[in-house]
Amino acid sequence: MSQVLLEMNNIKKSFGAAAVLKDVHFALKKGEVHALVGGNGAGKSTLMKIMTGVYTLDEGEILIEGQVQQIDDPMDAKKAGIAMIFQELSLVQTMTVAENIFLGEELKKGIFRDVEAMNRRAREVLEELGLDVDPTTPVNQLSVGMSQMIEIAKAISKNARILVLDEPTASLSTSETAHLFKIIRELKEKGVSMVYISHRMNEILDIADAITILRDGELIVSDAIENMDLEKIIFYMVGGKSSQKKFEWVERAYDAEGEDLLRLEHLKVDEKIKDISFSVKKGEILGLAGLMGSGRTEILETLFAIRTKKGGTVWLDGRKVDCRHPWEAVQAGFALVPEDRRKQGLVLEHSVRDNAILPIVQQVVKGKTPTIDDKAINEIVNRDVEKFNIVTSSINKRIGLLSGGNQQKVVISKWLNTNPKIMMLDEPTAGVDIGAKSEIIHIIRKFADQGNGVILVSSEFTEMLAVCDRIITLFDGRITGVIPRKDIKEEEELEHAVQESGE
Ligand SMILES: Nc1ncnc2c1ncn2[C@@H]1O[C@H](COP(=O)(O)OP(=O)(O)OP(=O)(O)O)[C@@H](O)[C@H]1O
Repeated sequence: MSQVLLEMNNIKKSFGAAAVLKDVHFALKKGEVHALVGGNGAGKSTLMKIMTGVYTLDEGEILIEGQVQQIDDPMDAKKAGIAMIFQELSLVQTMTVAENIFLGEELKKGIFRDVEAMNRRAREVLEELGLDVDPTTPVNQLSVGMSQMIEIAKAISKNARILVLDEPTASLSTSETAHLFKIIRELKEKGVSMVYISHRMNEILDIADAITILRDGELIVSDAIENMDLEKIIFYMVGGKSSQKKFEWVERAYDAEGEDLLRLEHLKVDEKIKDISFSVKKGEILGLAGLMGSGRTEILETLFAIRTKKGGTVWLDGRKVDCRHPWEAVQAGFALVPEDRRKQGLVLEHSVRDNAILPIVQQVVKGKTPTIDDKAINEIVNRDVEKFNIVTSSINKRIGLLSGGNQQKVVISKWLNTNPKIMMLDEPTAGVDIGAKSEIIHIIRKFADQGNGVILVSSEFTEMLAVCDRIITLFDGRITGVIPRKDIKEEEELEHAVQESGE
């Protein structure tokens, strides 16, 4: 039995009247990967923010190696060797890898920065982690996956012995995830302990040694991973509430030979994406599969007029459309659920209600001298909160205070209210819990069943295969294949199609 490194006992935390953590215990052993699991809003991030000194606890205690440890702010956590690897990466994009690793604690020779020594030491840390990257490379030239590993290298170079990884694979490709897992296993060997927050159950079963499950701020179970399986985890998470968990593919009835709802002809975005043509039928769910940088997001952003179309023609429902501004795109019948919900999808300082209503303000204006119909708004938003199971104490709560998954549900529901003809979703279920994931998939299907079209981008192939009728593979701005879903037998086939499409 390896020794317990950190313990959190009887942790209680409330925000106003809402008790978010109710007497929670958490114990992390040396050299283990401990999964922290629970539905959206269960209290996972709050518990970790207490551990990393972002929030202070109301009641309870934290012990490290059996000694009570006061963690009142992030500096205390850092001194205790605890580091959080952020989902939204905190590296300075214009600086080099080495400069980032030593940011704020530069090595000096006299009064000058010792660039050579920093590069040398950074190289050692990178080599130790098996990262094949030159320390003098500017961070903005790295992939998201590599940037995340640099964050880990940075923490390790500062002698962190506890790492908190919050949805670390949310924007990683399959091969980047494999690389991250390799590093996690190496760190374990070195005795580093890790808390792993994720909604991706297959990853948890693969990488974790132990698991703690929270539900509505309460500790439900904490056990070794070998005593768990998918069914049990889901049972503990949802508390026996029946909810459809499996997203199996169902062959949908739509006219594959029928009319095009959307047609792109020779779309040009930039030097990389020069000639993209495809169509979406009425009632069809089309997937765009490709590695990071293949152009998936750029195509969606161009259709939504966030990016300027440099050439080509777009037809929607028999009409040529040439949108210059996202509002024109909304009016034409496009909706986009963006990849980065915090920056692009929401106004974080505003309430759930105001965010939900933003794209449909015209619909809730009444009277000759236009006034906002508060009753109508409240009805719409309360209905969506219920329909999507959005955990919030009130529709007037600042949306930035909601858990990540619940924020995403607001983004999706608000766009559905615009009655779009084409719904474009970029990684729609990143950070969304398993219950809500199947709800979202159900909603996407229902939307398409009404004769609308969907374009889905997801790095989770399981999800793509569960939802799409047809999948287009992209590589480096080019379409490399169009595969009907029914022709794909195994997930690996899609993985290969995406990886090999560049060759
Ligand atoms: N600063 C805050 N003020 C008010 N409420 C908060 C604050 N931080 C978190 N909460 C609330 O606490 C609850 C738990 O949130 P938390 O972020 O810990 O959940 P989570 O388990 O990490 O969820 P997710 O999987 O969606 O990220 C949520 O209902 C959230 O709205």
